[in-house]
Amino acid sequence: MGVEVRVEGLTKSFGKQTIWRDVSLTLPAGEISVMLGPSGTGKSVFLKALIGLLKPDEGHVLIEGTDIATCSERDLYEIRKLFGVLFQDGAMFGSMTLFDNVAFPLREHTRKSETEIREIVMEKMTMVGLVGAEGKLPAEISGGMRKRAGLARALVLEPEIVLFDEPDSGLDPVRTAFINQLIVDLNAQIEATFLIVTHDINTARTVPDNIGLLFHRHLAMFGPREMLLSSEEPAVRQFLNAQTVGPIGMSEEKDADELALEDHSTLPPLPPIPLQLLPTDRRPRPTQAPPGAWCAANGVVPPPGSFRDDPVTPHSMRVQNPVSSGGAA
Ligand SMILES: Nc1ncnc2c1ncn2[C@@H]1O[C@H](COP(=O)(O)OP(=O)(O)OP(=O)(O)O)[C@@H](O)[C@H]1O
Repeated sequence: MGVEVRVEGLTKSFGKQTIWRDVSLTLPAGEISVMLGPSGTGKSVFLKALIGLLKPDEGHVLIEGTDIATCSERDLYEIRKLFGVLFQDGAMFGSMTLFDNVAFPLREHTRKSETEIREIVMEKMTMVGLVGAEGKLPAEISGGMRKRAGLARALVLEPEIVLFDEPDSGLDPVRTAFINQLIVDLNAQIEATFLIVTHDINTARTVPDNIGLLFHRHLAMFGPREMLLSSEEPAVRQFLNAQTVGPIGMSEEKDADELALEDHSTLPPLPPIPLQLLPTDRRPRPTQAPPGAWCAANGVVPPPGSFRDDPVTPHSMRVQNPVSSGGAA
């Protein structure tokens, strides 16, 4: 059922450059969380700190009683077995077939026989829809297929936590929709804890249970999807609604003069909160709360038209084509 990841007061600098400070959040067991943030705000650095590839200057990353930030190399080696990581480009070995790439962690970290390895590799290739391509080299397949192969490899050691570094980077909207559906299906199947770093607003609005935003060297907000999608906090609102008006500038945050010049009366209203993407079999997600539950429990009125089921428009299209305003669910 996945494991909880608790991050407390995490701070990371490179020389004089502070990447982020005092980041605290909990990735709930078995849930999907998304981390957003303008380019260069340290999302990849955050993922690396979670698996102990980078040591933070301060703070803790607690997983099943082990603090990754301070534990011994031996404990780190053990705790890393809980993780599967999908790197941006799939991080395939170019000279190995997809089969050998996916089998690699099993050959490195287990004493399984080649017959057992074949069975596991083919099971994961089936999960990501790559049966038939196992003999191909990474250069012979598309970027989307490489990502799916990377995902198969991330799954072979039965991870409790899966980290995705921009699973949609370089993919067209259709391939992005497919990989998002695959992520939701896998989460329902293996019930591990997922953290996805992405720039794709549609992914952020429909895939996760929780959303975080790194901005201005700190964690601006982290919480249930509905909390962020109904937030009036300027940076959150600007980012999730892909607007130019707000504190996030072209290179980093805008200064006070730039902000004073902006006409905030032109800010468009918050778009409706879409329904969460469901697994392909349409069963509820393992940790799914009823649509609107967080808003109702917290006295927040969601934007008009939220949580409407529109059978004609696919889930992944609803953000761009919000249904006309009306009462909230
Ligand atoms: N090993 C390192 N040594 C020094 N600086 C680093 C190192 N790794 C990352 N950085 C710096 O940390 C900052 C954050 O980088 P990171 O790649 O985490 O950003 P990001 O939010 O993932 O960006 P993007 O969305 O563009 O992928 C950058 O300024 C980068 O140059």
